[in-house]
Amino acid sequence: MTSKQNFPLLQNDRILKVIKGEKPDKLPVWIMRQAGRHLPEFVEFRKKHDFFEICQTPKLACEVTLMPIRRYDLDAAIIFSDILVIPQALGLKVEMKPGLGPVIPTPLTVDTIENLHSDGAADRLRYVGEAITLTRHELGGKVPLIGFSGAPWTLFGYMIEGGGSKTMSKAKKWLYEYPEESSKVLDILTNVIIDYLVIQAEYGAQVLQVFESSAEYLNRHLFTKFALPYLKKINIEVKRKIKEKKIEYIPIILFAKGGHFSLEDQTELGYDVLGVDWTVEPQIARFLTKNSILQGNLDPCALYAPKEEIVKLVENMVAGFGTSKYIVNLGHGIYPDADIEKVKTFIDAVHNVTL
Ligand SMILES: Cc1c2[nH]c(c1CCC(=O)O)Cc1[nH]c(c(CCC(=O)O)c1C)Cc1[nH]c(c(CCC(=O)O)c1C)Cc1[nH]c(c(C)c1CCC(=O)O)C2
Repeated sequence: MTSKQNFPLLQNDRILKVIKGEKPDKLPVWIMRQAGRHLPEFVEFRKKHDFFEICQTPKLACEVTLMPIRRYDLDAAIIFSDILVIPQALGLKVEMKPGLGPVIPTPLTVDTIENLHSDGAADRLRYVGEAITLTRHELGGKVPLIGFSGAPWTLFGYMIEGGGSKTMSKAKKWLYEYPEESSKVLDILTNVIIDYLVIQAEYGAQVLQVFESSAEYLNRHLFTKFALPYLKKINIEVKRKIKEKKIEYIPIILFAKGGHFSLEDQTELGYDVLGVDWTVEPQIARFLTKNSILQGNLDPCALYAPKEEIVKLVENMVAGFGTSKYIVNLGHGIYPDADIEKVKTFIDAVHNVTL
């Protein structure tokens, strides 16, 4: 196996500088879901390989991770994988249906909680670690590599709904009808997520991001009860275990999509960076999060605007967030029909901001 040590020296540390409270030479930018569906080379690649085959084969996952780095002047790479590898490692079947997204044909029920294979689940995800190690070497230190995981409530939602949902009403029904069983599943997920993120750090991830993509379906009360405590435990335990293993400190980004009602609460969790979705005004995000380092939040649809307009939208966004304690990103994942040239305009507009 490729060595987990002796990684090439990092040349672009803009993101890490911002996180350390230092001033970078240019504002850093990366794009959620940059490695994938909007790239013609990925669409071609997918004709030859099944989605989870790519995730599970380090060489293939590495190849896709590098695609956006070859094309764009991005300041980070994110390992190619999916949040649903965790339900898979717990024993649920997950299929990726083209045009439809992920499907779990036999969703979790109250009676099947006992069947979840939590023992060794994180270990079954070591292939992601191996993809990370290989990618760190192949990146040659060009940019840092981000690892990630889905958050407990978001994964819980997919496992119960059997896929995506417009309302998450089946998963929310559990929160009201079976709060104890819900906590039990959220606990199982939290423990796997912690070990999984530590594995990613061990294998060479330089930053980690936790995707709480389904925050938008909860209100402050439910989020406080069924999301925040688990998110807090993840941040604390991952950092404690990393320290125990004598691995270098790894910053963690939390992105709770649609969780504007909890932005203030999120500042108490101890994450290094808070992601802001595209619905929140930058100034309001700053007001609610005090001194936090923020990441976001251009509307992914803004990339459909004419180029001059994209530049203006970026300038307005940066004016709102300010140029310090700030990592630029979209306010959710990039859409499959995003235009390559417009993506370049977005990235260049960010790098052209005077600091
Ligand atoms: C909710 C969620 C999922 N997966 C993910 C999230 C959290 C981020 C978010 O909120 O958007 C995270 C994810 N999924 C993927 C990545 C790879 C790295 C990256 O470029 O960011 C990441 C970080 C690859 C992918 N994950 C998926 C694709 C496309 C599927 C394909 O190639 O067939 C890719 C490249 C499929 C996927 N996977 C998921 C959905 C809902 C879908 C279908 C719709 C869609 O395409 O976004 C679950």
